[in-house]
Amino acid sequence: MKVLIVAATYFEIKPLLLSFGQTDDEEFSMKTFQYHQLSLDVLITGVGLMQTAYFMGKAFVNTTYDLALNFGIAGSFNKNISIGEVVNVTEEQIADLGAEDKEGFLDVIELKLLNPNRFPYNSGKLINKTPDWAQEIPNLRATVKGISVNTVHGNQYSIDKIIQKYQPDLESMEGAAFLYACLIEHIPCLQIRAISNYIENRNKGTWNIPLAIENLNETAMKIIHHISGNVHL
Ligand SMILES: O=C(O)c1cccc(C(=O)CC[C@H]2O[C@@H](n3cnc4c(=O)[nH]cnc43)[C@H](O)[C@@H]2O)c1
Repeated sequence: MKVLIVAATYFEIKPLLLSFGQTDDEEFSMKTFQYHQLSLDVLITGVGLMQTAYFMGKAFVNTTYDLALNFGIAGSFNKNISIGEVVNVTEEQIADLGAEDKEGFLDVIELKLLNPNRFPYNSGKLINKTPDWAQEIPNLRATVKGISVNTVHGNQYSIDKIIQKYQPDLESMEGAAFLYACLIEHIPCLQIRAISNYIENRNKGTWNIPLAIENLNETAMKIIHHISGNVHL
């Protein structure tokens, strides 16, 4: 079974990579590991939608994958999700692609530059019909709604606006690109994120990246182990 693992940065999946014996921290890199019957291609794209889209597109030209897994950290709008909690992001929208007018922000759908029901969009959203076996992974919160952004929200005015517009649970800087590429190519996928921070007035002192990375990598290992025991998935 051929699996693509995608992360924005080396440090987010460092514990996982160390467990496979990889010690170099190269970005824009692809390394292959064998785990039982799984062939795992690990792609470090760099931060952001553009890098993720480019390197995933490039990876899909050469190889047909049975599954793609996106592992990363994220900021949460939803205070019912704890810092460090690991979630399965099943819905994505790009929240800052559009235009401003004097009242505020219009996204590409409101501008009629994107047909909200043109594949792979569904009512303007990218939706992952996540595989059933994901429910068997312990401590993984199901069906969380994400937005993807180029600029991380960090002031209460823009935070209130974005919550009103999209009602997101979390935001990342890559999720929509990952899901778009997988949906277009009909590759089953999971976007797994651990919460490193709440989205609030920017204060990096309240972030807990080490906890998020620890929990993310524990879950990543459980998922890989789960798949390796069920290669027919
Ligand atoms: O220093 C900063 O302000 C800062 C802002 C966003 C992310 C970082 C990182 O170092 C993490 C890179 C990675 O993490 C995801 N991430 C984590 N928290 C958030 C967030 O609140 N909003 C959006 N993305 C977030 C993101 O996908 C990056 O790839 C530092």
